[in-house]
Amino acid sequence: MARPFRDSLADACAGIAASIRSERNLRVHLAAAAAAIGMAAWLRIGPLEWAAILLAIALVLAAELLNTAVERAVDLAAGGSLHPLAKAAKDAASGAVLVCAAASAVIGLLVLGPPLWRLLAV
Ligand SMILES: Nc1ncnc2c1ncn2[C@@H]1O[C@H](COP(=O)(O)OP(=O)(O)OP(=O)(O)O)[C@@H](O)[C@H]1O
Repeated sequence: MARPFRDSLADACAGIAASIRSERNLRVHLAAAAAAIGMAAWLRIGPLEWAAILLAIALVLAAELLNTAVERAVDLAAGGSLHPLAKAAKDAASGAVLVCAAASAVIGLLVLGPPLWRLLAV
């Protein structure tokens, strides 16, 4: 029988909270996201620009949460022992975060750069 939606939602929120507590990189990404949101609000960007910024933020945070899930699953499967496949899985998951973070940084520059430049240039 399917579990109530509110239980699934509570588990998802607990997973996010636990990952924030345990993963320093996730906290760094959250701080960067807060800075981007603050700057976007300050620059009064339009709705499409907001959509791009929020999607970029969601992409990085989701990638970081999936990276955490891969790390936990690999640690469980490896049982404390070192294995080349465990390393390959963890490094590929980290690579996914890097790809998303790099793309998001470029999106942030493309969206926030021009209005910031105009504001500073006057
Ligand atoms: N069981 C294992 N067998 C082999 N290599 C491993 C194993 N666990 C981790 N490693 C490797 O050790 C390094 C550090 O792994 P660790 O799990 O500490 O990642 P991390 O530093 O927390 O990663 P991230 O910065 O993405 O959160 C990585 O290169 C990883 O691939």
